Amino acid sequence: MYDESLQLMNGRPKRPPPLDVLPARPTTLDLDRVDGAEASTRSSSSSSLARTIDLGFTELSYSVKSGIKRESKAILKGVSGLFPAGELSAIMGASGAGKSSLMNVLAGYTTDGVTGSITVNGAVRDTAVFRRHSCYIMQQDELQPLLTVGESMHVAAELKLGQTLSRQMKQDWVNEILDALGLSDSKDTLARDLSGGQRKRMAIAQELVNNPPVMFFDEPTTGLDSSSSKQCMSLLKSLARGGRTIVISIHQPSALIFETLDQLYVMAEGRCLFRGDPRQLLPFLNHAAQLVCPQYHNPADYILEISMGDFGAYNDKLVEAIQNGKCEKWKKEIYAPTPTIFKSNFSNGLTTPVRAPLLPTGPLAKMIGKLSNGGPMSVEHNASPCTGSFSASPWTQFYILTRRNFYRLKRDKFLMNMRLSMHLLVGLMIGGLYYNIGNEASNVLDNFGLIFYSVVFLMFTSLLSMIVTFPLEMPIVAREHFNRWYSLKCYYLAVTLADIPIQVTCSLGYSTLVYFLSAQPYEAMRFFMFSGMGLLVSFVAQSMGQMVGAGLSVENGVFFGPLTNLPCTIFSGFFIHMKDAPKAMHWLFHTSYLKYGLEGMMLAVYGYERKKMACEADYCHFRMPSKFLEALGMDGGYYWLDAGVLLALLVLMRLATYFVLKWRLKHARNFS
Ligand SMILES: Nc1ncnc2c1ncn2[C@@H]1O[C@H](COP(=O)(O)OP(=O)(O)OP(=O)(O)O)[C@@H](O)[C@H]1O
Repeated sequence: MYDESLQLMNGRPKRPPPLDVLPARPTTLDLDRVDGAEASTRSSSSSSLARTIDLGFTELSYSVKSGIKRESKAILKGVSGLFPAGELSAIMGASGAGKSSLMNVLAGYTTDGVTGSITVNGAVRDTAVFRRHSCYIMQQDELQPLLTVGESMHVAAELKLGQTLSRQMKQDWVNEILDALGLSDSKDTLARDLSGGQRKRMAIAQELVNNPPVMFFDEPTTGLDSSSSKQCMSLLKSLARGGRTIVISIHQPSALIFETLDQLYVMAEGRCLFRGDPRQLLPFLNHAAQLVCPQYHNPADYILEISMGDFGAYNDKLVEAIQNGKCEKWKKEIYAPTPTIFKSNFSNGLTTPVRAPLLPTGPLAKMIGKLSNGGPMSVEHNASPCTGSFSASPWTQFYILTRRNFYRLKRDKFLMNMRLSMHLLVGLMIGGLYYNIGNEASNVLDNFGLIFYSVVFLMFTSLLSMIVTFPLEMPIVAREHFNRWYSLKCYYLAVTLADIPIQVTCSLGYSTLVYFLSAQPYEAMRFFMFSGMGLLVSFVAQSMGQMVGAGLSVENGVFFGPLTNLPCTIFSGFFIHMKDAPKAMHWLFHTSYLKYGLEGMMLAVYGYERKKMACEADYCHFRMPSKFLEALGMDGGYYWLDAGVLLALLVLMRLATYFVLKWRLKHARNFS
């Protein structure tokens, strides 16, 4: 295996890369590419992908509406280029040059506002098909913090490999990847406790599970020390040598990293300043603008300084010389031996010290070799019509995600304990404050206040717990969903289900304490109706919290969430009864879910022919419970109608949340 990987490091793969992610339909396979047919001359259907993927783009522009006036701002300005398979290509540029934007567009992460063409092996790309064959590893390494490395890998393997491999085979494969990436010793470490370098390797390990032919990495070395950066680049280079198309964005590479690259794509102000072999950068600068790199200067630093105007205004000249990326003159010969060793590498006589090539060794070499032979996946686990475009069946996705959520919630001890203890403590406090008033006719107004407070308390705790936790999941979901781990439906269903036991425990705990301490009627039916109504209110509020959390950041959510619920409180029927409000405003009461909750709880306690209450005062106006309901305008209410409306609202809001989530993942890529 080691010998084989050496061979891969030193030239283009002699063997086609893995076949595990072939499209469902027969493809125009490109098995002959090792002998050098030009990508553009190949025939490939637009809806199919070859085993190796050359990713090209022509006159690509991307603009956004920005600022208060929503004016159009051009981010990418007609750039062209090609990132070939088997090579490590880097998009380089100063901050704000447009690296991430180009990467997002190429990965298919950004689609709105994009013009120009993107091709796969010369044919127009089908983004949906392409996304099944690529993965995008973002800068922030969004991992599930409360899952161990081993558990996260298990989840990735179950979701990405589907049912085509036995459990043991998946486990062996996961172990092999972890071993290769030096993560075996951290198998039982929670992701939140990993170091920066380990997190990066962990993110790569997860995506390597199904061995995609195209991998995008946004600033993979950012935040890593030089040793970890070197390891990371070595890994990426090895992956490229396995036949994959590896595209990274990089800000300011060290000389060592710079010389690891096969293809360089330099950007400034959304345009291309240079495209080609990194060794050709200095000759190009000299040729295009008579620029000579000072001795002992890192060429990467030099071009960045030029792009920022440190030596004068050369950008237009360079863009013109390289034809905004169209010029092929400086590109590396696609099938030339890989530049693992740079000797006297720059034509102006300046040299970078000869360095040891970044070769994979040990388990890494073994794994790369295995990946290049197709990995352990002897059976294709293509997306089949019944699973949509995902490897795992909807049921497997749902099962794995529900389990993951259970683990996550169980391990988030602080939040879980806080939720539970808050409900119990407040239940005890309120039950103590309103102790034994439930059957006393002189206390009916206090009891009404207690019931209103309970509705509002259940509403707020459920609402806020979602507003503060739901947005935190969004970056992880964005990455995993974009990389086709699972469908959004399965994810949302699993999230919804996993929280039910906690919410039920909290809500029932509170209702039980309050109900019995305040001596509401000791009748099983009434107790279940009371606590059931509390549960429904909390679920509807939770859905609202999810909807706000899916659409807004935590900061905005904690402000707007409670604010949007305030009208529901005002129109609940507590402050002013509906019958006393102007007729024109009655419809507002019908839109408040708290009105249904309050009415339902009041009917559970006072309705359904409850007998006369006790009166210890000289005079009790409302000894007959029905009279009290009449005074509140609730005598015409039906408990089951209220429950039905809340149930319908619950379903509607969960559906709405799903669509907000979908919209957010599609259009609003910024989750910070
Ligand atoms: N949605 C947006 N609205 C307004 N401006 C945007 C938007 N997205 C990107 N930009 C602008 O486009 C330019 C390029 O951004 P991009 O993130 O691609 O740069 P970058 O080269 O990756 O920078 P960095 O290295 O700092 O991440 C920046 O000036 C940025 O402010």
